[in-house]
Amino acid sequence: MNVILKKLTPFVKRGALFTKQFVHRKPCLMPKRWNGGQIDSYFFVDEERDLNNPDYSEISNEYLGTIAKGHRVLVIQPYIKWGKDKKKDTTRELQLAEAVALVQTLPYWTVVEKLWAPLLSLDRKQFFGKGTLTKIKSLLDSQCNITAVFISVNTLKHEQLLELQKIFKLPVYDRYSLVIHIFRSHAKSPEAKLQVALAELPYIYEKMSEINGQINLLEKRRLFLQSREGQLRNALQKLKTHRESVRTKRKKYGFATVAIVGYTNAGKTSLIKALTGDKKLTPKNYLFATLDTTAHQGVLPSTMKVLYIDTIGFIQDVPETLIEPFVATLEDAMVADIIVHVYDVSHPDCKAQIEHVRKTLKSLSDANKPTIEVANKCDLIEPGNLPKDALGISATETTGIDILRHEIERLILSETGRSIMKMRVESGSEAFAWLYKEATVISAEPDPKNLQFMLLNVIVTDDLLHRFRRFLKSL
Ligand SMILES: Nc1nc2c(ncn2[C@@H]2O[C@H](COP(=O)(O)OP(=O)(O)OP(=O)(O)O)[C@@H](O)[C@H]2O)c(=O)[nH]1
Ligand SMILES: [Mg+2]
Repeated sequence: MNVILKKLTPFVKRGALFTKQFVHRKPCLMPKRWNGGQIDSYFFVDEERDLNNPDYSEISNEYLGTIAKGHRVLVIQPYIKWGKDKKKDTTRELQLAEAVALVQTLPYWTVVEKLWAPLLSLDRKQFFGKGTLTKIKSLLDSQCNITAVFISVNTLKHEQLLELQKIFKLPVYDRYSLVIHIFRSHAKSPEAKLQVALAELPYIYEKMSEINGQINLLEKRRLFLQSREGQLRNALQKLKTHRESVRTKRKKYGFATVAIVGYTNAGKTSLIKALTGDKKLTPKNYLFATLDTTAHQGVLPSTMKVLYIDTIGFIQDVPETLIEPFVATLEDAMVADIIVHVYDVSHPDCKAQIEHVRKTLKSLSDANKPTIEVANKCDLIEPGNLPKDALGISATETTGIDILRHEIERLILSETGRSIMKMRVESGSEAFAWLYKEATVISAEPDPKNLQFMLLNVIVTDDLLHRFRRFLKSL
């Protein structure tokens, strides 16, 4: 993933913010059922029709499988016993636990059985060795209520997928196809839906490229998919251009921004809820609950307003092409003034998750973006185990939230060249009106020595002070 992200860095840096306040709705262009997301945007009917194209559904059902109305699943976590492909920073138990959590994220999918399967290589036609295949088959025979098999590996080759489906007589999913189904069921905004639609294509292209024969059909399909990809990219570009204009407006209003990033399910949305008190936010206990980048207004201790940006969570072991379309939404994180990296301190795989997020963030931005590390879910660990190098909080119990707000404010002030300045101006004067219009006045009280004057606490930047002096000279 990091290689792809590096390639995309210049694109990411151009960045844009997509905030609720400043987007002009065009309700006449947006069918009602698109209107449920938290993030406002505009979307054209044509693009919706393209997304739900029946010709595409036929192709995607063939290669990605369908979500059906639920499945009872056998989860298999393959593991390489030795050699360079053996995973070092996690354990097979933790990998299997994450695979189970992925399946349980889909509505009406339940895990009936789970097992590890040793592998020597990922390239065998039947993927598993003979002994393992026999074991799986006898398990499927004895547990006849299993309706699908999930093999927790990045992607299976098309040949392997067909072979295993033939042997098991059941639909088989790999991590790519499963995560696509999760994305599809969680995507709410038009932008997220377009990104998911785009993320599906590399998987289908790859599968098609592995098929021999049927040249005419494959060529026809390839052309169709290429044209679909072009349409999706155009539609996304329209949204991006719009987001850029939104970002310009945000700059004009001078809000500082804080991106909340972290591993999926770490508690990012819960933290924003705690920081803003926004009751409409509904954190959910499943992976990839948030796919849309949304901005939420909060207030810091000095009464300075700030925008918190919620982002898609990171996850290990998914192919780069799956995440690539979502990198655009991380643009918002990269242009924020500071980053809050939140992790689930109670998770057994916490260390590997932290490292994965840090590595990904590093590849997204060259400069070292000022970052606050936050250890969430402290209510679930023993007080003696609190980390020393991060701020311990509980987003759901709102412990440590006030300290975090102070820390965010301190970092924003130092990183953005803002400072809080006390000013004495005549009440109702032009200077008084100018400050209220152009700057952020965080408190005001009459001067006890002369009640005609006010003492204002104002958030200023060098630029603002310069403009204020020029204004005073012009009076
Ligand atoms: N006990 C406890 N649970 C928490 C805390 N913070 C979040 N949770 C729970 O963790 C689950 C995930 O929370 P979210 O806020 O949705 O996590 P997220 O990082 O936004 O997840 P994605 O959007 O899926 O990447 C929810 O069930 C929350 O209630 C906490 O401090 N303590
Ligand atoms: Mg979330």
